[in-house]
Amino acid sequence: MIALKDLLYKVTINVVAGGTNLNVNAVAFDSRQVKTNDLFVAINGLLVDGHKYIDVAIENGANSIVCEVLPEKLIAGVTYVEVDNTHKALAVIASNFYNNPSENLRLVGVTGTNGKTTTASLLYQLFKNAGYKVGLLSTVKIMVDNTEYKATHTTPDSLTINSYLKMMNDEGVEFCFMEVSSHGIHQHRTEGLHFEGGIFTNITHDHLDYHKTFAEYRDVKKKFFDGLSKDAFAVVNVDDKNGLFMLQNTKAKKYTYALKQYADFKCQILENQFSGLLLKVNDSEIWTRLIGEFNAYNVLAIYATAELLGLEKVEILRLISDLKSVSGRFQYIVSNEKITAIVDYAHTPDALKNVLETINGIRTKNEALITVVGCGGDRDRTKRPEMGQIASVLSDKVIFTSDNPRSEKPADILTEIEAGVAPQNFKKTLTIEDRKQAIKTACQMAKGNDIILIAGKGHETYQEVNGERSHFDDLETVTDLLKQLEK
Ligand SMILES: CC(=O)N[C@H]1[C@@H](OP(=O)(O)OP(=O)(O)OC[C@H]2O[C@@H](n3ccc(=O)[nH]c3=O)[C@H](O)[C@@H]2O)O[C@H](CO)[C@@H](O)[C@@H]1O[C@H](C)C(=O)N[C@@H](C)C(=O)N[C@H](CCC(=O)O)C(=O)O
Ligand SMILES: Nc1ncnc2c1ncn2[C@@H]1O[C@H](COP(=O)(O)OP(=O)(O)OP(=O)(O)O)[C@@H](O)[C@H]1O
Ligand SMILES: N[C@H](CCC[C@H](N)C(=O)O)C(=O)O
Ligand SMILES: [Mg+2]
Repeated sequence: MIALKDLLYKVTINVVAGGTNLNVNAVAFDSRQVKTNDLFVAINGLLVDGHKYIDVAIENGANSIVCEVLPEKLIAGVTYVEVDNTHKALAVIASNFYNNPSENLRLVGVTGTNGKTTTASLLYQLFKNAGYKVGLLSTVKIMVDNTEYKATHTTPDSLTINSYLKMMNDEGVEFCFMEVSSHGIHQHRTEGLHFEGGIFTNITHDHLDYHKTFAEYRDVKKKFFDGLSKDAFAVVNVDDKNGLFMLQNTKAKKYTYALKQYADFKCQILENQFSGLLLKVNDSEIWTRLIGEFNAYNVLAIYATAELLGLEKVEILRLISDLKSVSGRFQYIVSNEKITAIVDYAHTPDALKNVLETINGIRTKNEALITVVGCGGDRDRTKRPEMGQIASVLSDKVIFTSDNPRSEKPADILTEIEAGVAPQNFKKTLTIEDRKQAIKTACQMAKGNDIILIAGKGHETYQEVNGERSHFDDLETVTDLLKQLEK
């Protein structure tokens, strides 16, 4: 139980109708979750307007409502609070409800198109190995020190975030690393959180279905840095041409990292092989099992963050050399016939290009590179032909297939991917809608020493078709198929 007036602390309020001394049991933004004496926050969403459900929430027991427009008829005994933006209000209320847990944590947010999960998960691993209690909010999973919870979003809603941060407080967690997605920033899911640091990895083409233009997508990412306090640090990749843009209006202490130009944290790739990377970071050499130039950026971001959080340089170097790859990010197996199968979460044009260029940079070219890839349904359509083009240029053979078609017809998505393939590459590509069949065909085509890249789903353990998720795991599928084909 918490008094409504305490929940509303720091919320910018326009009008209050009713008393604010009443006690609230819990906070909900979905009328279906409301119970007796709860506060319901009405959110104008993308599909429906939560204001329509204010009456249902009251029927379910809500004693208080936060909304953007007061209903015409107010019900006696219920307190109504009008604010300009209920997304923002919800975030502040959620933090108050859980006793502002982010203030008791050393919280670092990672934003960017690619590399958020990798960077946040590796920072979690590094600080765990350094002996601290650590939290993680990521696309793959949520960790409250050693306890794992299922993730539903990259950046969950503000109530969920704060509930996990509170659990971290209760568990004595000191450091927490979280992914901050552009949807999360735009929907104010991270508003009001007390961040000690922010990391910008890069920004390339994605989510233009949601943000409409690249400039809008970029401005949303910048808002995260605009919101950091003067005690925080902001560390950005300045090889990305929008890196410095992120720092334009931040009050935080500014740091840069780069491979290709002057920066506070610099890195040079000395060796880049399937077994890992040998890097020179500032003046020290680091060996890591992570693969590819893009992971040199991730390692550098991790190094910079660990140093800014106060770890000793020598210790950071030792800890980095112990890091293991993140689930579904360049995970690979080698069959008895010496076929290498790589599973990677590359689901954007830039990520796909990076992964293929990494493989091409390392392999001998005496073997074939066979790529299996698709694009998600109900997501940015403009990336489809781009990914079709990249896959067909940078591989010897490509099989286009389904990747969570959601409510779309798989064949339509595939046609849009195929549209990006130039005529001279037609003979390299084929299309097999069923993902298992596509992977099976790649395994049948592969001979000893060949490389199969299965891109797009990484750690995911499902295929989503028409709102139904059935079990599907790329690594498990390819492992089984390669074994079966050996018999
Ligand atoms: C497109 C999008 O981001 N949608 C998110 C949004 O939903 P919405 O705006 O559509 O909500 P809505 O259905 O219109 O409902 C509006 C309000 O009415 C309420 N309602 C609705 C029905 C009812 O009977 N009663 C009621 O009170 C709802 O609870 C809600 O508060 O707010 C919801 C609550 O926070 C999110 O769960 C939902 O995420 C959906 C499931 C989703 O798929 N999001 C993806 C795109 C996403 O957020 N992805 C990013 C990662 C992207 C990346 O970087 O790769 C992420 O951070 O996960
Ligand atoms: N720093 C990087 N720069 C470019 N590409 C990267 C980088 N790190 C990883 N990738 C590629 O992008 C894919 C996704 O990486 P990761 O899951 O870390 O990104 P993310 O930002 O968390 O993605 P999402 O937005 O879906 O949560 C990886 O599988 C890899 O192919
Ligand atoms: N967070 C990303 C993940 C995409 C992964 C891909 N497998 C797909 O389903 O499109 C999104 O929701 O756009
Ligand atoms: Mg992620």
